[in-house]
Amino acid sequence: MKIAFIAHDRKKEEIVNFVIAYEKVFVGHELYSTGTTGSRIMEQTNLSIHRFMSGPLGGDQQIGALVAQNEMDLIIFLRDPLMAQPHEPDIIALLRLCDVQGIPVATNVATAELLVKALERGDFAWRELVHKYKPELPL
Ligand SMILES: O=C(CO)COP(=O)(O)O
Repeated sequence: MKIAFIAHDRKKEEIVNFVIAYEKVFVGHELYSTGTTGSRIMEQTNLSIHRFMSGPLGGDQQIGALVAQNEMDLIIFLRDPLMAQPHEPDIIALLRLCDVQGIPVATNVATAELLVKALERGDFAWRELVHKYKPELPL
């Protein structure tokens, strides 16, 4: 599965600890992240992650482009609900596209944990069907 990790600055420690806790689950998947989040996770785990640009410089939009094509299977995006972000429109756009495509997205660690347990159990198998039957140019 293609999984993306994104976290705002005051949530970086939380996402790093979360990924460390579930490293064994994530190791078999294709991992993506925004720039700084990915650096922080790779510093503290043995995971290999494809890093896009930093969020404020367009990283959310780069991940959004894959979401728009229904390529991403799971997004873990620990947002900071108590601090305004300069790139708020990009954040809203990414979450909107997740809803357009029906892609599982966790915006807090409690939901992230439930989704990772589902991933571990094989509950994401339906995503393979999505990829198999995805039209070339969806309307
Ligand atoms: O700003 C972000 C998401 O909106 C995260 O970006 P970084 O991972 O580069 O800090």
